Amino acid sequence: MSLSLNLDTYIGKIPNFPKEGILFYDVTPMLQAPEALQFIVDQCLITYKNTPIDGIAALEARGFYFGTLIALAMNKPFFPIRKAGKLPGSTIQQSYDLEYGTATIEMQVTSNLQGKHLLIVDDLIATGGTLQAAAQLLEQQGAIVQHLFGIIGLSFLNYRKVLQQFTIQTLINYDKETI
Ligand SMILES: O=P(O)(O)OC[C@H]1O[C@H](OP(=O)(O)OP(=O)(O)O)[C@H](O)[C@@H]1O
Ligand SMILES: Nc1ncnc2[nH]cnc12
Repeated sequence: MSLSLNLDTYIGKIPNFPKEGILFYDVTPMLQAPEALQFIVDQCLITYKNTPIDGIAALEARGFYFGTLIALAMNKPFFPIRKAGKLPGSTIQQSYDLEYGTATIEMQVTSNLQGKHLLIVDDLIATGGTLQAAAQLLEQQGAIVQHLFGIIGLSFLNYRKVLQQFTIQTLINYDKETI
């Protein structure tokens, strides 16, 4: 297991992206630092060591950076949730609001989720709208969603209120906009 790491040093802070007035927290430096990826995966394994988890779901695009690594490390199946219009076959959709716009996500219809405990992984939790929509899609297909894992939490955008029925773990939290 890796030692403690200051994740803040692996997060870029980009003002006015993708829109004027938004401070964008960029995880790209983490992707180029294997010790940061290893730390994240290890922390996730430690967090859910005694929690029944049957599969991992993650969100396009940045959730995929971490979700598949975590699924492999946990030896569990991975369920992609994508922006609308990208997945073949029969799909279900959910629309939601973001800090900087609106979006629609979708996933393939599957019978594999019935009664399964799914952990949802994303890079960052801001308003909580994305994870709420993702949980709705999984629950619609019979999955049980209790646990949400984000690398970064922006608690000043109040995601805990929107996601109050879930147990949320983040590895680094910002309680105010921080450059
Ligand atoms: O908590 P919320 O307010 O819903 O925001 C968090 C979401 O916003 C970002 O994704 P984005 O939709 O920008 O897509 P991307 O991963 O494709 O860049 C981020 O990766 C989370 O999925
Ligand atoms: N400020 C932010 N930085 C990066 N990703 C985000 N997703 C939602 N808000 C974000």
